[in-house]
Amino acid sequence: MCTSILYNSNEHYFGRNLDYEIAYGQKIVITPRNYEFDFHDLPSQKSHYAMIGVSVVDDNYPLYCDAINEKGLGVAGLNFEGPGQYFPVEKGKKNITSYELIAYLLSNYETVEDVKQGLADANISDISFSENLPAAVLHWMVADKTGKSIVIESSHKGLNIYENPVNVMTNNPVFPVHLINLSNYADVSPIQPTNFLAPKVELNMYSRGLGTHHLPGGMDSASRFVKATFALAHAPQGKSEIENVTNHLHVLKSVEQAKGLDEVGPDSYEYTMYSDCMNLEKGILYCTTYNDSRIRAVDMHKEDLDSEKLICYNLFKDQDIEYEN
Ligand SMILES: C[C@H](CCC(=O)NCCS(=O)(=O)O)[C@H]1CC[C@H]2[C@@H]3[C@H](O)C[C@@H]4C[C@H](O)CC[C@]4(C)[C@H]3C[C@H](O)[C@]12C
Repeated sequence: MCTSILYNSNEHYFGRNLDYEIAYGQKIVITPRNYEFDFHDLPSQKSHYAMIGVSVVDDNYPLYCDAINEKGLGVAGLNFEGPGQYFPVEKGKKNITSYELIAYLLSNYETVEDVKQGLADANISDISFSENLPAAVLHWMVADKTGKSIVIESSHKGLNIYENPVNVMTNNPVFPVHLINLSNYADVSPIQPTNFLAPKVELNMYSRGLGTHHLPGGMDSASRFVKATFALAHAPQGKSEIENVTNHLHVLKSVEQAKGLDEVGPDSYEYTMYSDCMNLEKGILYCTTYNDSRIRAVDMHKEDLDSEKLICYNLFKDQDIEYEN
């Protein structure tokens, strides 16, 4: 399972939990403006916007899981097993493979509105990057620094783009079903509830937080969608970069998966491999990983963004405990 969010404060922060059982050797990768993208069915691009994100690099090609560009646009790919479907290359359409969609959008567009227009005649094609890396069935959340986000889904109905009023996305089912499901939890609240159950009886409100009693806590995508929506909608606005990054990561932590809780095979469990938070104004990626709770950061603007070579940093590190004695 995975969860992505856009947290809006005085600046805008986009990121996700990547929950899975297989690590692909992801790194933090900056693609500078003059790295040449050799797109499969689109003209190759010698120059484009620079981007930073979490990516697998294979054959010197950045296969992004989630990333932002220097203009403040962000895209994340999340599993969409079930409804997700890609189609053969179609003449007359803008054919984009699923593995290059993030790089293509971030190379060319600045806002969610640009993306909507740019994908009006698009087809997500069913081409794989290689035999070893077959096409992953994904849907995508796209966000920008105006504080808006959309969801892109390719299913048997073709390509659909949805406005995302809650700025949250998880996995299957299709996005409109997640939105409808929220109504079932409309009375979940940070406030202690009023006793409408038996108004003449004085109930013993035995605990704080009773307004959240019906908030789902499961690892499944529908539960995470509701819980992350609640946590994000009530997250305070930070007064500094550190407060904003902290708030953003706490929303993601509200739906993180610890090892052992979500079995996907014999002795195999999905867990939150990393959580990231990317400042759309500043081009800084912050992250924690399952084995390293310390927040680390990479600032794209501290690198030569006019270069032609990918710049990579390790993502997965060991736990760094600060012993006090
Ligand atoms: C497994 C990841 C999604 C995590 C997720 O949504 N989990 C929920 C699972 S489920 O609903 O509960 O089944 C996805 C997100 C981005 C994907 C990667 C990116 O798309 C980049 C490349 C794309 C290549 O086609 C395949 C390898 C790959 C490196 C992908 C591997 C894998 O499918 C990733 C890492």
